[in-house]
Amino acid sequence: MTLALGCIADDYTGASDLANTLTRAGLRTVQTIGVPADDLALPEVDAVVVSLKSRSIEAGLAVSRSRAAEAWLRGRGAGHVLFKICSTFDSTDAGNIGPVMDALRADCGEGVVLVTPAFPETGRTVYQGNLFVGAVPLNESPLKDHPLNPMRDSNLVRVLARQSKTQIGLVDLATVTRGADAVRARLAELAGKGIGAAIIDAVFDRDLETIGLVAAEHRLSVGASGIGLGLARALVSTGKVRSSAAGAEGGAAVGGPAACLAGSCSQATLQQIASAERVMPVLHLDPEQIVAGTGEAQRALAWARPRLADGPVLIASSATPEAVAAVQARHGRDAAGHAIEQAMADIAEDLVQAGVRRLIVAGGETSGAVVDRLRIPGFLVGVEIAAGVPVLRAVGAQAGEMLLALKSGNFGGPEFFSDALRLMR
Ligand SMILES: Nc1ncnc2c1ncn2[C@@H]1O[C@H](COP(=O)(O)OP(=O)(O)O)[C@@H](O)[C@H]1O
Ligand SMILES: O=C(O)[C@@H](O)C(=O)COP(=O)(O)O
Repeated sequence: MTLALGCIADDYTGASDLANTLTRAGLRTVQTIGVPADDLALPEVDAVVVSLKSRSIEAGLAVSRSRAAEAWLRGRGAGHVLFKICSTFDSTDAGNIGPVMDALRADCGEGVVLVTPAFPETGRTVYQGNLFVGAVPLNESPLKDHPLNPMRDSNLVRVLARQSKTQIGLVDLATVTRGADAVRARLAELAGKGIGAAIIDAVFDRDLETIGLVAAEHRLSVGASGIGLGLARALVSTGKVRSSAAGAEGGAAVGGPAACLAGSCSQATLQQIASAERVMPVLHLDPEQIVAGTGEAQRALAWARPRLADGPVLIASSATPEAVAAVQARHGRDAAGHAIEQAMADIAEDLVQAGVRRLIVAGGETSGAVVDRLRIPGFLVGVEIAAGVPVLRAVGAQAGEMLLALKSGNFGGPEFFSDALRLMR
């Protein structure tokens, strides 16, 4: 297998979002959980997305795991590696976007790394280095209240400069609009000033196509699904990859009971849970009981088991920003988040033992904890449920045939859970 594109994603939902984008753009793509073991049977593919759970861990660990993934991808022929980050640039001043980018840049000898979280299909655009989420700047969007990485500065040149050892430049929209040669000239100018990375503006997919053409000539880029789209289209248009039909693997039904788990506290997920209350039984977990370790996961399973035969159920820890802040004030941000993620993993494990083979998980960190616990080594990409969220078919799972959907907190329409269940048969 010689890869046309290697990708390292800093969380599992982000990885499935990118794998979905690459697949729809014609690249045969597989999503692996961590660096694949030698005995994992992978199909012949154009791109591999190695999923890490490295967004919110200590920066040194994120760097070492990303480096190992990069070495594996380069070893399979990947000339270009995309480090997939969140389209809302989820990170803190400690990292992990800057430290990982710096390390990968040093490893591959890149000059100026192109960086953009733009993903216009989901309303993420970048102008003059400022990230917009829909109509508002990042720092006015619901991301300002994210439980783990509240985003309070929309100027990404500033945000990345606080995390990186290199100077950060800007390639503005006027330059991108003039085309690939103008971008190349701007990068040469930045390189001449000793700048090692540049936020590049993008508002429309055509901007990302220009960016993809230039990025594909480099060894490394950093961004969300939008730059993935640009790279994939560049690989196809330059004849490096022959376009394949998308998502054939979504086909065969697995049947069996279905369940949904929500650990995301994003506005979109809260709305989706409210809609689900009208069509399926919903259990709201008590975070205090989880943190206290008083058997909340067992209580959830006792609630779910007798209901599974009648149709899907939803179990949620999700809460409003005020309620999340109160739990965090009492127990600490990381301790609360970790305890709730592990409770979700306990519940997922028990649900699968109870026969669940179709599982929808809302939240990136939550999905990471669940997929790790289920020991699923990889996924094939099926049909698209909503922008950035495909049906995933587990490869090599201990439980056998399984369909999953890993939903980024902010993605999907109000009826997401019903939409997903309709496509996961
Ligand atoms: N009620 C709650 N109180 C505090 N933290 C919570 C609560 N419910 C979930 N969390 C934590 O919030 C974080 C949500 O992150 P994540 O799953 O990545 O969602 P998103 O995709 O929206 O970022 C997780 O660490 C989760 O355990
Ligand atoms: O790029 C995106 O927005 C997503 O792919 C993603 O990474 C979202 O992360 P979570 O909201 O933590 O799932």
